[in-house]
Amino acid sequence: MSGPAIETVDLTKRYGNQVAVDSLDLTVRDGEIYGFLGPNGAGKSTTIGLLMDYLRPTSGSMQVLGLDPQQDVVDLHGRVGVLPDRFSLYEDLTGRRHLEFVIDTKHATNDPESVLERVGLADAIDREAGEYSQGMGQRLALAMALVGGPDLLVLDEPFTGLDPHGVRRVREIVHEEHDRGATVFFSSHVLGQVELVCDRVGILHHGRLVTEGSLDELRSAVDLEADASMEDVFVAYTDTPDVNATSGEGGR
Ligand SMILES: Nc1ncnc2c1ncn2[C@@H]1O[C@H](COP(=O)(O)OP(=O)(O)OP(=O)(O)O)[C@@H](O)[C@H]1O
Repeated sequence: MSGPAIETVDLTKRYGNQVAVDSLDLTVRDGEIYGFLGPNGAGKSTTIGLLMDYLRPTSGSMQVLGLDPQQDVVDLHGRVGVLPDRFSLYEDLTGRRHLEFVIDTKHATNDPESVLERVGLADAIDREAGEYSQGMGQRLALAMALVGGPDLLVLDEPFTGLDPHGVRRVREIVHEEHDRGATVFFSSHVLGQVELVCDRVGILHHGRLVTEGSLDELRSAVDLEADASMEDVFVAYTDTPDVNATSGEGGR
């Protein structure tokens, strides 16, 4: 693919007076690992919902893998692996059945056991998802996103609920997928991990992209020391918390 993996132009989503995503111009290059950061309520999950056509924008436009999510949603979902922020599993179905379902839907040829092996869940393949712990559920949802070797992985908070082994595994998977040629776009509050895996990050604040670039570029733009952490950078760009912010018109 020659164009960007994700491109939004003036993308806006309002809920009544609340502006969740505000005139967002975002470009994620083909083949990069992009960390999408921002305080609670900044608009990250809403943006992902728009990109995947789970939500419709108030205004603006976007392309994902060169497709218009509103026109080409079936094609798009065939080429993207998504780990949504709030996923639900079928309590009565085993991990294997969950994988088989996605494999069938995507007309993929994966072996369920080897996909679950990748996320460290092969031992639980024939247990019902209702018996899984939170971290096991997260691993299953990630495995479902990996089915079919997607061109783009969209991961909303992939580290949630994972033990240190799981966190490391996610990082390794992100690198493996990147090496395979996939673009990886993920949101996270686990900034130490973001620092370890991302080529570039964008920081969203009150629905607006306040900065974007490599960690080095972001550090130098706010005159931070060369050894400043991702957390230092994040705090410098988002000095006021988003929670309970009134970001409607005239609210900032
Ligand atoms: N269905 C909804 N109705 C009304 N407001 C909503 C709805 N969903 C999200 N919002 C608001 O949109 C804003 C952005 O929320 P969003 O979930 O996208 O943030 P986020 O950056 O993903 O936050 P977090 O880091 O806490 O997951 C918040 O102010 C939130 O209250």
